[in-house]
Amino acid sequence: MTTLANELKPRAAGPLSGLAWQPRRAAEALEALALRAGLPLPRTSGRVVGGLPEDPNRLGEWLDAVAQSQGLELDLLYTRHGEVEKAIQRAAPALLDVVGDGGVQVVALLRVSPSGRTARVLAPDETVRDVPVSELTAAVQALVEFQQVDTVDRVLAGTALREPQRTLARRALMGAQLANTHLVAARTLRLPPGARLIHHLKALSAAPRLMLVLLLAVLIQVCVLAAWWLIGRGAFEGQLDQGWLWAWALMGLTAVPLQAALAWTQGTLALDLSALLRRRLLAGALSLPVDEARRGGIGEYVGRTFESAGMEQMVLAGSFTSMLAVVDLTLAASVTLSGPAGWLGLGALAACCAVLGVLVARQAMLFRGWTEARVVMTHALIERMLGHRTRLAQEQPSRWHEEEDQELARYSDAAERWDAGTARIMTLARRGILPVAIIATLPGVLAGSSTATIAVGVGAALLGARAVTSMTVGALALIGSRVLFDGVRPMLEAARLARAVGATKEDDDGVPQVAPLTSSEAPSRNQALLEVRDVYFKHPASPRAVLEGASLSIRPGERVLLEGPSGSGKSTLASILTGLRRQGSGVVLLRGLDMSTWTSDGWGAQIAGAPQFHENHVVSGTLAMNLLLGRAWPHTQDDMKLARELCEELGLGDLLQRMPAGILQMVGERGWQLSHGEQSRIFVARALLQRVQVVVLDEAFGALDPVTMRKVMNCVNARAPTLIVIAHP
Ligand SMILES: Nc1ncnc2c1ncn2[C@@H]1O[C@H](COP(=O)(O)OP(=O)(O)OP(=O)(O)O)[C@@H](O)[C@H]1O
Repeated sequence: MTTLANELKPRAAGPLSGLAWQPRRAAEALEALALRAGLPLPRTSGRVVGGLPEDPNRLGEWLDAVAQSQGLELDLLYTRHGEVEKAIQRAAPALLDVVGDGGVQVVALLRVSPSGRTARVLAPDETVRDVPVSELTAAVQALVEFQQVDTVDRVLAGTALREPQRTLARRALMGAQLANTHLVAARTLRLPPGARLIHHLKALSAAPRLMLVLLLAVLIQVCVLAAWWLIGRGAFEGQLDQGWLWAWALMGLTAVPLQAALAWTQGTLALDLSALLRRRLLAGALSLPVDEARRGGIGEYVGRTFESAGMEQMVLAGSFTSMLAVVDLTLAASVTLSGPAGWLGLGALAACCAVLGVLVARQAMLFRGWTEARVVMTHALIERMLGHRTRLAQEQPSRWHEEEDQELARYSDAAERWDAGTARIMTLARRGILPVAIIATLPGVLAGSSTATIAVGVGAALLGARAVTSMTVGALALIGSRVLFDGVRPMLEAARLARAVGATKEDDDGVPQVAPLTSSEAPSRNQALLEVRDVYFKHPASPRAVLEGASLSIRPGERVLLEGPSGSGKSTLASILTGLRRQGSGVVLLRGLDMSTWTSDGWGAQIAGAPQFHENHVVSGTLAMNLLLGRAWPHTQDDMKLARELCEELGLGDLLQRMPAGILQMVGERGWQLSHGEQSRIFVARALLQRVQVVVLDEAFGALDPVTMRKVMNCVNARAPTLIVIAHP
């Protein structure tokens, strides 16, 4: 992008003239866009620490920090050059980096028309204007087109093409040249997954949509009742002439579009709520405290993830079914009351509901047992798969399936009890309404009431039967989702806490008080870059403290060796410095700012570490992906070049030569097998490639021979601005 800054040719004033914001006003654009898009903003503004960075490379990073300080987030839409238009069509509300008449500028995109052709943007004078999406696309694509301008111009110069064919040919050539070039098409402005639920629900307009669902449900029931009243009255009184039949058919037909509207409103709302829940769960799973995730183990979390899908279905289906059942039940109660049985019928309906309520509550315990058996089984299965090779080598074959059989028997027993209980309840819900029907109609029959009155009694019983059945189905789903919720609660909680590294302070709106990334220049050599004061830490599962009163101060450029006997807490300190764990007490300051003051990405953008071998992993993917794991995706040419250079410097050049696909070779469990020493150098390269101020290497050289170790040390020394090396004495 530095090249971009130098080489970008501002576009002549075009349709975007006066519509794009200057970068120095980008924070203002973000705030104005959030307000117009109805996203909640904190009551106080102006919390932005640090001005716009001079380096255009850091504009996106700075905007991210500004969004975080407003309790929002910017989601980057990376796409290929040819797919920018499609990305813009689904990005709103978003900020777009474009090439305008003054160089790189920012467009605040409010929405795109349903046809996808016209975009509504918020201009710097805060007026709303329409602009063709094709113009926005061209202005965004221009960010990368400067690379190919000369080549394309040369090709076109050799042709005799005239306008408009020349422009079309230019566009086609540019598209072909940049087909595999990725760029940020837009930064979608949205609430972070961990934001308050009420804010998310407001942004989704959940309350009015829910009211609409209720209204439609009531209207449908009114149509059904009216149709039933018309046909019932006509049939019982022997006056079924054509007029009555037409009226009945009209009522039935009116219910059809209402039913379609109900299905649409309910379906789209369910989709939005389910997407919200999934985003929250994913964000939570990615920010679970490291010790908690480890205690649970992979198996348990995979199990919980499966359960979360079940919870999502149950909570949505259960809520909607119960809500509509309440509408049905209210109507059934009022019809019963106006029927021949009056209060007696209503009492019978209430008694039926109460009995079912008690049975459903008891069923919750069976559901819990069944769910736990399932989670335990998934957990055990995955742990066994992970330790499969060891089991094959060391466990007696006759015992291989003993535990699986026992777990399966426990699960089948729990499932049987749940199924039997559910079957009993559903039978009761469907048949138990019979006494209510008798009570509702019998007084009318005995008192010799009119056929119309008896018909009302029958109708009330039928309506009650349907309402009670759907109420039971809904209640069973809701108690199920309540049980499953306990399992995924840690993930939802982690999502809430992940809004900032510390998120210890929140303002009235629940927005974490964080400071956006400040300038990246290092403090002067005499000031501390990183300070640890009186830090105390105890692992949750351990009775004694690992760190007590730990203090150190590191200035920019220093090389620090941290030594100590095994178990003395070196790795624990490293995990606190790199932000993986939070200290129990004491302070850790980076550039004089406490951890909870930084944005969640800000800390990680300054300190990176290579954890010990057993804490680190080669993931299944290309070698490049493994090396550049800490960099933004997709990788730039510069990233790939630097990764190759580092491999050479770390003595991995031979390996690259041997791999058929070079740096794009698949590695990991099912790919090219890497030695212990090769893996540890990949971990070092991964930390260095994050281009951070402080690099922490935890026993990174243990698997290396002396010659390679020297090579690696030289590389690390040359590349890391400030270095902390943990090693045994
Ligand atoms: N997740 C954990 N839960 C409970 N206790 C832990 C956990 N991780 C480490 N410990 C304990 O904390 C102490 C310090 O561990 P740490 O890994 O920080 O030591 P270290 O100095 O890096 O050791 P080594 O040089 O052997 O790597 C040890 O006694 C260890 O058993």
